[in-house]
Amino acid sequence: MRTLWRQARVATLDDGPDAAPGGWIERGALVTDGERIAWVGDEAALPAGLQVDAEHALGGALLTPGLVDAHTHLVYGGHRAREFERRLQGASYEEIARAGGGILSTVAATRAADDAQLLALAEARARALQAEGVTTLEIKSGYGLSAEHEARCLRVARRLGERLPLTVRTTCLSAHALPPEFAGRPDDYLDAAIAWLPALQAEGLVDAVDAFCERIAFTPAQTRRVFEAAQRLGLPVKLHAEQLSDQGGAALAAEFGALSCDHLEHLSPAGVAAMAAAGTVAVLLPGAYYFLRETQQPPVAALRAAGVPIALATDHNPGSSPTLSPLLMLNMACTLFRLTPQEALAGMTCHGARALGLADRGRLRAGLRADLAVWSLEHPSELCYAFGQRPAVRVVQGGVERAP
Ligand SMILES: N=CN[C@@H](CCC(=O)O)C(=O)O
Ligand SMILES: [Zn+2]
Repeated sequence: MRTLWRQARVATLDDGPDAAPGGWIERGALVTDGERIAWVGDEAALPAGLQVDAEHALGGALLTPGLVDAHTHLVYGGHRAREFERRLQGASYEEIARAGGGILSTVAATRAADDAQLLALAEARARALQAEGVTTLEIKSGYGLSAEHEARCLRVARRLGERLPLTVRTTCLSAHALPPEFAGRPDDYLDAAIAWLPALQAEGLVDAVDAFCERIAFTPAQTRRVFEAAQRLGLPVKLHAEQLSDQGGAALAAEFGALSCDHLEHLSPAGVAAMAAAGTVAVLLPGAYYFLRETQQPPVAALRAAGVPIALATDHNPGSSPTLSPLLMLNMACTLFRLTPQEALAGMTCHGARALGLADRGRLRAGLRADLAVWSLEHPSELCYAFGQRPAVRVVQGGVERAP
């Protein structure tokens, strides 16, 4: 099935040798052939005699790659609105975590929810993301924290990928927090989590392994053990790094060739250099920065100067970023972190894809996956400029238009 999309303003995000200047085609067209993009360019240059099965005239609408949300914790039970109130009254995220609340309160609610409840909750969240143009979604475990409950959460994530027109990438984040049954015994817990990882992998539930390296979670030495276990299984790693303090986690992750380091508000110059050398993507999470009322900014200028690709994601989770709006994250990345609109859009397309190890998407180029978003807008900067507005969007996933 060949489909022609014409009368489009196209942001290709392509920087390859044949790319349009600035990745921008004012009067563009794109042809899909099955799951792939067959052609993209100026409409006036469409190949003569092109035969297509369907044609859509877009009337000047903006065509971009489908959005990639490369960091979410979408599968969980309960919510943390009361914790939000406590933080507003002065308690810090760290204090709440140390007192056994925070992530562990979501672990309790997640363990108490049955599979159908978890699936229904996660599906509604995934549909909301899709309604803002998301076609690829990463989902982490980390609210189960036992062999049984981590597997349940990852199976729900996999089922979402089967039920919805979304690519779902799953990340095992068993090293997210210390479950109460292992209180005071973090290394024993990691022994257990490392021991259940092969079975999760064998069931096809793990695309990558993540950890939370922080004062309230796991030390760099403990994180190293998790990474060594992933490496033995041939699984790529990612890290929640330098969110609340500089633990040197980013440099450690870079040593293991990490796909990405995420958060990074407290990233040091040495961490930046290590990520640049390893080709590790920086995933910035403005929702968590905003919602935790963080004041330390991630070192955007240093990341830029070092050539570290910068991705953006929602970090959807009930504690630090209960948002389902990737477009709000684009706006916040510009207003709070001073990314340019072009950088922000690249952050949720090509660089987001790279943070997931996916080289087949995130740009509009012949041969790549036909994951597209068609916006009722004229220019990419409008995606970043308005907030809370939900522009109309048509979503194409693998060459097929899907109702968001
Ligand atoms: N920082 C650790 N993990 C999540 C928050 C988890 C939670 O508070 O439930 C994050 O990415 O922000
Ligand atoms: Zn996270």
